[in-house]
This record gives sequence, C-alpha cells and structure tokens, in this order.
Amino acid sequence: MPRSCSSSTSFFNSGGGGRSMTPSRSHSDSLYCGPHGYGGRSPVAFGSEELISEPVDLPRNGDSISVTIRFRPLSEREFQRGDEISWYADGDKIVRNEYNPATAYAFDRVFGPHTFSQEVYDVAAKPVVKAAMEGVNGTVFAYGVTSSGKTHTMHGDQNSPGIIPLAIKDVFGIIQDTPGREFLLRVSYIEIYNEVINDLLDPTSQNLRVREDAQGTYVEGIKEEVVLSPGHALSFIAAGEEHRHVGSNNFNLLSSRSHTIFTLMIESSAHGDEYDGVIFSQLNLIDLAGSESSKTETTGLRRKEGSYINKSLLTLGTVIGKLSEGKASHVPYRDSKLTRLLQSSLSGHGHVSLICTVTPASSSMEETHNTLKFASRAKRVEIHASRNKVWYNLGREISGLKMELDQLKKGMIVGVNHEEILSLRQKLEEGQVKMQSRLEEEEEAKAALMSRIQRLTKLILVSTKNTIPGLISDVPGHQRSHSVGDDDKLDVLREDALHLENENQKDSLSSASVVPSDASHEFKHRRSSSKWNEELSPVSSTITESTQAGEIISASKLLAGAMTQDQMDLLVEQVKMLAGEIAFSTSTLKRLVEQSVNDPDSSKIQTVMRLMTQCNEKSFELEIKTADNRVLQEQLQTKCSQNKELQEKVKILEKQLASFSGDKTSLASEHAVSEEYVDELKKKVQSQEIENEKLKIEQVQLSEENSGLRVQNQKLAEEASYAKELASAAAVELKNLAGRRGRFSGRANEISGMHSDELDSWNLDPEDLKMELLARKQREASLETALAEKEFIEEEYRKKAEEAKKREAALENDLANMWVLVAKLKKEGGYIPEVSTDERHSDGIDPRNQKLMRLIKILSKRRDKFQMHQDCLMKVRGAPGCSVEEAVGETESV
Ligand SMILES: Nc1ncnc2c1ncn2[C@@H]1O[C@H](COP(=O)(O)OP(=O)(O)OP(=O)(O)O)[C@@H](O)[C@H]1O
Repeated sequence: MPRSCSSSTSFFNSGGGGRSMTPSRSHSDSLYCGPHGYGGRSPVAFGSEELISEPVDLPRNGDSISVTIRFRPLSEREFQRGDEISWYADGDKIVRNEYNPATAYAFDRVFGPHTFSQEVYDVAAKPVVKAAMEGVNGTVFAYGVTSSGKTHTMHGDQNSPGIIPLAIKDVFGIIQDTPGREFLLRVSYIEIYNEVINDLLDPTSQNLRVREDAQGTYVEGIKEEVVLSPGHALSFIAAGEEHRHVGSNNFNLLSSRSHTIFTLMIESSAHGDEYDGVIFSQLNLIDLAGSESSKTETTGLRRKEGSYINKSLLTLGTVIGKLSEGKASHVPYRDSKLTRLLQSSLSGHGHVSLICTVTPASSSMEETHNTLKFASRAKRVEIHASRNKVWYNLGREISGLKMELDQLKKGMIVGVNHEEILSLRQKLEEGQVKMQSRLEEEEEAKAALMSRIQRLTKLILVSTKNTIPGLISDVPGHQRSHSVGDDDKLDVLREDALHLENENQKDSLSSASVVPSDASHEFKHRRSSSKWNEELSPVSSTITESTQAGEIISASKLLAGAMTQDQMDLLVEQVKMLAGEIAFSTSTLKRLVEQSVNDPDSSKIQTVMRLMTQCNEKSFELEIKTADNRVLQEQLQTKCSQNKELQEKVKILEKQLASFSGDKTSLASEHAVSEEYVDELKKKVQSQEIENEKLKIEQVQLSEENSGLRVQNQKLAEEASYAKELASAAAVELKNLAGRRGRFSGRANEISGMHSDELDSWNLDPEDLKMELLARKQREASLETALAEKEFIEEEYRKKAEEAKKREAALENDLANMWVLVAKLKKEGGYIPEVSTDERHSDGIDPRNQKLMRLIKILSKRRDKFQMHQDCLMKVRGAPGCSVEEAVGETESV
C-alpha cells in the first residue's frame, strides 16, 4: 500500500534522508546484491525484473562514470495535489520503488531529499575537481526531468551554494594549499539553446561552431576570461546567467531552456628548480536543461525548445547506451551539439560525474524511473582518465638522452659485436633524426607557449602560504617585515584558522582568494625571471607569507597610473582577506584570553601577546590598504569623471548624429518629392516628345505641301507665261485688228462711201465686226486682269512660302531648344535643385515647370497655326467655294 500524502508530510518537511522515512525499507539491506558476486561492471538481475548497478565508491581510478542520485523534497505543488512518494533512497546507495519494492537500483551514492549541496559536492564533485587541479580533465553534470533540481544542484542559491560555486571555492583553496605550484585559471561559459551555441560571456557571440583538433572537440571563438579570485569567477557566472535562456512551464517557474557548460581551464607548473613543465586540464560543470514529458504543458516557443531539449537528451541517452555496451560500434556523438561537446569527456579522457536529480512524487514516477534507467546505463560506461600531457622543458629531456647515448656508446665499446654495433648505430641515428624533428616541433610549440605565458604570467595565481627568504630585506624599512618569518605564529594562525573554519561553516568564498603573481611589478619581475625561465636564479622564485599583499600594494602605487579594475578587485579581495585574518586572530585571541583566565600559563600569555602584536600589525596593514584603497578610489573617481565627460561628448556626438540623421530624413523626403516631380516631368517630357514627333510629322507634311505649292506655283507660272503668250498673241492680234480697223475704218469710210452692194460683195457685216472687236477687247482686258491677278497671287504665294520657310526655321529652332531642355532634364537624372517655398508661385507650381508649360503652349500654338496654314493652303489649292481673296485673307490672318 503506497504511503498517502499525509503520511509523507514528514518526508517533505523533515531534514532526514529517505531511508528513515520509509517503513517498507527495513528489508532493503538484504536486497543489496553487491557482496554476492556481481563481478565486473555488468548489471545483475534483481528481484523479478529490475536491475541493480554495481555500487562503486569514488574515486575509482577512473574506471567508470561516477553516478549519484539526488532526491529533492516534494514540491509545494506536488504536495498540494496529494502526490505520494513513489521512489525513495533506501540507504545511501539504493533507490527503491515504493509500490514495487523489488524494483531497485544501486548507484555510487544516493542522496535523500534533505541532503545539503555541500555533501553532494563532497561526494560527487570534489574528487573530480581535485583531479582536475592535478591535470586530469573532469566533467560534472546534472541530469533529470524538468523541475527535478538540476539548477538547484549545480548553481544553488545564496543560502545553499551549488556544485559550481563550491568547486570554484575549492579550486582557490587548492591553489592556496599548494605552495609549490603556480596556477593560471581561465573560465568560459556557453549555452546550447535550440541546438545553437551561444557565448554567455559575450552575448554578441552567437551560433558558434564546434571544431575538432588533436585534443578533442572545442567551440570556436569562445571568450575566455582569466580569473583571480572566487568572487571574480562567480561574477562571470552571474553575468552569463543574465543571458541564459530561461522560461516557465507548469512545473517550474524558472525552467532552464538551454544546456549550459561552465568550463574552468587550469594551467599549472612547479616553481623554480622543481619546474616540471606546464600541465593543462579542463573542468566542465554542466547544467542540462530538463527533459519534458507530455505532462509538461507547453505551447509555441516552449514546445519548440522542449523538442530540442528532448532530442539532445535522447542523443545523450543513445550515446551513453552505446558506450555502456562496450562494443566498438558507431557512437552518434555528432547527432547533437551536446554530445559533440561532451565527446572527449564521455569517450573516457577524464573523470565524469553524473548527478541525476529526481523527484519522489508519484505523479512523476515514470519520469523518475526513466532517469534511473539512464543513470544505470551511464554507470556501465567505461572511462580511462589519465593525466594530461605535460609541456616539458626539452633541454632537460635532451641532456638525459645524451647521457643515455654516451652510456650506450661506452657499452658498445666494451662488449658488443660489430653487427650489433652497426644496427645499434643505425637505430641511434634514426632515433636522433626523430628526436631532432620532435625537438624542432616542440621548440616551435614552446616558443608559442612562451609568448602566451609572457602575456598570461601576470595573471598566474600562487599560494600566499609560500615563503620568500630575502624578499623582505629587498624592501628596506617595510613595515610588514616584522610580521613575517615567525613560524610559530603562522602555525598558530593556521591552526586557529582551521579551527575557526571547522567551527564556522559560513566562511565566505572570498577568503579563498589567492594572489596573482603580477599584482606587484617587483614580484612579477622576480617570478617571470625565475619560474618560466630556468636560466635565471631560482632564489627569487620563493614567496613570503602575508608580505605579498603589502608588496602588491606598494608596487601597485608605482603602477597607479595603469591601475585596472581587475587590480581594484584584487585589492578589495586582499582587504577582505586581511579582514578575515584579523577576524581569525581576534577570535583566536578571545579564545586564548578566555583560556588564559582559567589557565594562566605564561606560554599562552606570550602567545596572546604575540597574537596581539600581530593583530595590531594586521590592523596597521589594513589601515594602509584602506588608505591605498582610498587613493585608488579617488583615481577611480577621476576616471569616472573622465568617463562622464567622455559620455557627455558621446551624447553630443549622438545628438549631432541624430540631427544629421534628421537632415538626412528631410533630404530624403525632399528627394522623394523631387523624385515625384521628376516623374511628372518625365511624363511631360514623354508627352512632349510624342507631340514633337507629331510636329515633326506635320513639319514633313508641311514641307511636302510646300513642295506641292512650289509645283503648283510653277504650274501657275507656266500658266501665267502661257497666259502672257496668249496675251501677247492677243495683243498681236489686237494690233492686227487695230491695223485692220484703221484700214477697216478707212475701208469703212470707204465702205460707207461704198455701196451696200460692195459690202455685200465682201460678205462682211460691219455690226458683227464691231461686236467681234468689242468681244476681243473685253477678252483682252479680262486676260490682262487675270494675268495681273495671277502675278499678284504668285507674288503672295512666294511671300507665304518665304514666311512658311521662316516659320519652319523658327519651329525647328524651338524644337532644338526643346530638345536641349529635355536632354538637360534627362541628364540631371531627376535631381531638381532645391526650390525654396517662396520661390514657388502661389499656385504651388515650380517656375521651371511653368517655363516648360509655356514652351509646351507655344509649341501647341505653333502646331495649331500650322494646321490653319495647311487648311488655308488646301483652300487655296482649290477647295470648292473658296476664293483666292478669302484664302489670302485667311493666310494673312494666320
Ligand atoms: N534538493 C532540493 N532541496 C530543496 N529544493 C529543491 C531541491 N531541488 C530543487 N529544489 C527546488 O525545486 C524547484 C525546481 O528546481 P530547479 O529549478 O533546480 O529544477 P531543474 O531541474 O533545474 O528544472 P529545469 O530543468 O526546468 O530547469 C526550485 O524551486 C528549487 O529551489
């Protein structure tokens, strides 16, 4: 019978683990099958159907992935809806089903719902972090359905920091506890959202590409930040979280919609003579997005995100499944960005710790079961974690090889036969050639590394627990010279610090900060001339307890001009450190004073006195640092004011830019207007062109008519000459007639004197003759009038023709002008120079437009005139009912 929700109230509220909360777990120990011979990594059938993975303790020498399960308490929502407990932690290694107790899984560790993140960290992440600091790559990731507690586990909150902040704190703690080595730490932070990789430390850097080299897969163009303290590193995470994709679903108000990978890159080397090369390792801390089931109510974008999340997690499951089979089959790493990036981790080149987060709620029983199956498969994946390659100093390696060579030569001379000597020599020569090429390669790598080291040297972190004999004497009169070199004091301090640390879990993260070697110029000089370059004295490579901060400050003063925000942060960290030390000392002092009251032992009193002196010194140091801090703050203020000025300048520039862009927009609008105007003009020009065409045609017609007229003129002239001839003939005849008349009148007189008989004999009728004469005279007169008229018309026509020619020429001229104007407009390409509004007429028409319109009018008038002229000519040419006078009159009026 499953437990009811009411019975699980204590489960939700109590701080105990799941084991003690579940009555049905009493038989669980007997169900654990580990001791009964589950050899190797193969799972063993458990109960009727389910499997239990072999539980393995960490560290396992990197044989398999460390798999832990973390239950979260029932959420308020689950509690409200009456959810029951369906899965529970049976002991600290087994997860069991409440409804079917035979269904159980075993893991490296199972954390109950009220386990603190610190405990989860200690078990599931600390060994991986420690190994990473020693040069073995490590990956810790949280896997689970939405709202199961992945982000809570990886990031946590202020009250309960998660794996990532705890790992950062631990890393700086390890540096502090490793006086013999110096470290360089860099961080990067990316997210995979909808199968797109975005840089969370540089929001402008999106959709980054995955690349592959000899070391494995990596993200191209990713931003890496050197970190100097835990606070510094956490500030990058906080900044990155701002850009992470988060949304809400019905299970989680702040559901992660992307997988995030926070990477810590660690480079370390031993000091001075102990130098053994540089070791590089990488620690990946991954917060996966949660898989979503059909119960997750999502729509639109959320659904799309969910499908991407599910797909990549499915691929992760497939990859894990393939790897767990242990066969050399194809592993589909490339099917998702997540598996692609995890390729080198999952394929066994480092420690991997998988923390599966689950809810005990009965409503999510199936989802939790799936997570457990996934975890169970992951447990079977084999890994072979090993320390990363060390970039050695080749000089030492070569001299060793030379020595070996010499020894070999000696051996050859002593007791080896000739053939063996020859083959050995050949091998040696081959070896030498190989060595030479390797040497060259390594030299190149070394040169590249050295230049990088030079750049990064200033950011190397060293433990403040080191000692530098002689460093104090190098700085004469330094007030802190009193406070160093006293081992007793240091021991007491350490003891007390440890004691206090054990006592006080609230130890702030900042107390773990260490000192960047370049914080002091002098110090950097010493270190850079010793650690990374063996040729120089190793004496200067040692460091002293607690003097560093002071050295840093004094040297920082020298470098005040070049003081950066990082150095400010560093100073703040150092001040915090000193404050912490003072707090330790004060509390120790108090404790000792209390003890000395009960036990007035003189040595303790002496210790108290010593501590008091030390405390005073520390206070003094603190004051100095505070003063220095003030100086730096002043500098910062001046920088800020300079910054303000610059910002103002930028504002002014922005305004100018804005006004400029305003001008641009008004210009653009005017340009648009002028473009419209140009369009209109173009249309007009086009119509004008058409009209011009028409005019041309008319012109051609006119010229044709002209030539016709000329022909007519010629005909008329011919007619006129014919008329003239006629007239002259008539005149001759008239003369003859006149002559005849004279003779006739004489004859008439004669005739009158003649008898009618005589006239009758001639057969002439005098009346007829008279009539004929009269008619001839009339005809002669009319012919003369017609001739005069013809001549007059001819003259008129000639004039008209000349006028027409002139007009034609004028028209041609106008046409040419028009063409010039049109060409000009075309050439201007639509750009119409600015016309101010007062230049425009009240009717809003541009003067140039008006000019054009006038021209068009003139042209159309001319065309009309031509038309009329043509009409007249038609009439003149003999249109019926039109007299010459009318035609001439009309032509004149035209
Ligand atoms: N071990 C725990 N103890 C107390 N509260 C927890 C624990 N684990 C998770 N929670 C709470 O449960 C809620 C959901 O947790 P969280 O956001 O970490 O889930 P998630 O797995 O990251 O979800 P998603 O995949 O949707 O991002 C949060 O309010 C968180 O504080």
